Amino acid sequence: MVLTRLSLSDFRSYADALIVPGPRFVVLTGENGAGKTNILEAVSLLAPGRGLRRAALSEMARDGGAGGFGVAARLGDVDLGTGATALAPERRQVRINGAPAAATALSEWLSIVWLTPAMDRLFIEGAANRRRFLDRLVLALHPAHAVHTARYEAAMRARNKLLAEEGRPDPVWLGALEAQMGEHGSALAEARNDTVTALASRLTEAPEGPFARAGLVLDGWSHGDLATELAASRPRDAAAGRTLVGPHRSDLLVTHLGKGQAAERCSTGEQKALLLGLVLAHADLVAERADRRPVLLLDEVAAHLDPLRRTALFERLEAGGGQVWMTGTEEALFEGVPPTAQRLRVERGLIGTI
Ligand SMILES: Nc1ncnc2c1ncn2[C@@H]1O[C@H](COP(=O)(O)OP(=O)(O)OP(=O)(O)O)[C@@H](O)[C@H]1O
Repeated sequence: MVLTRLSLSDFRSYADALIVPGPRFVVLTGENGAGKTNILEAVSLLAPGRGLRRAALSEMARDGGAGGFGVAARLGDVDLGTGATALAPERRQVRINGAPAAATALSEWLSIVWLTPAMDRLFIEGAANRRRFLDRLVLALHPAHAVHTARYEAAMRARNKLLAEEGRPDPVWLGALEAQMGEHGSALAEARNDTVTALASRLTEAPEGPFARAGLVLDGWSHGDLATELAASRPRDAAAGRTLVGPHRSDLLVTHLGKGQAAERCSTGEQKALLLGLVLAHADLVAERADRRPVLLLDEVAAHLDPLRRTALFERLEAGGGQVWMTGTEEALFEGVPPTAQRLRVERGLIGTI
């Protein structure tokens, strides 16, 4: 599962750009603001969801361009493409082998996991971002997770709207929406449980190494008859203006196993090491279970590691295999990356080889 071609048109700072990535390390260096993260963001749009910045599509269209943008990639003999047009700047279009497809279908072909500087606060902020992070890990093992999540959320939005309407909402319609939430909610909770259980046992059994080992617990609704619970919760939900029960409120609780301490109480460096350890263990788990490795996007990760951990990271990534995209401001940060790596220099919307 490696990208062999990536082309951008009118995407962020790029009018037109082409990268022919090698199968392993792709190292992007350049000054602040050069456009490195933009490239990772383009790759992240080849997975379901809003990409690594969670930006609006209209923000991604190049300033001064025609108003739309395109990202196209080749994965083996499959062509993946996504973008938006000037006429519908907020509607994400996806094509797989030239045919229109739903964004959720992308997870059948490719899984992508990223770490960005913004995720430094993952353990401190609210549960929503942790859930999103977890769901990305889940997708790699359960590609249908994207469809279950989308259908669950669509049914929940419709139910919330119905409950907010004046008068007594149609109980048959409500019941149908709750049945849908029950079906898709159970499937998504099951996929999360499976992923967390497998990852947690892997991390617990792993030897102590340079990257902190995370203890993982999935907190919140996990199984049972959700449709019945939702029916009972109608008055409370109507009063609250939202749905109070269900897997959309789950949280991933993380502890630093070595220290026996909650992740949010660990130092910034320790939290980074926890995240990195998690992502590396996940990549190994996916390779073992699904026989494919997620494409890893590591934005400015090398710069924040001490030299020992940096070397350990490169060694671990090298041993694991798979395609890894990394960014940094200086080439010196990547001295420990194998010479076979593809090194690209990014400068104001242009990409050159080193
Ligand atoms: N829609 C857009 N059209 C044109 N340029 C854009 C658009 N969105 C962002 N940019 C430009 O892209 C640049 C940011 O690129 P990016 O975040 O990829 O930089 P970077 O190389 O990762 O920098 P850093 O090292 O600081 O993280 C900024 O100069 C910004 O003005």
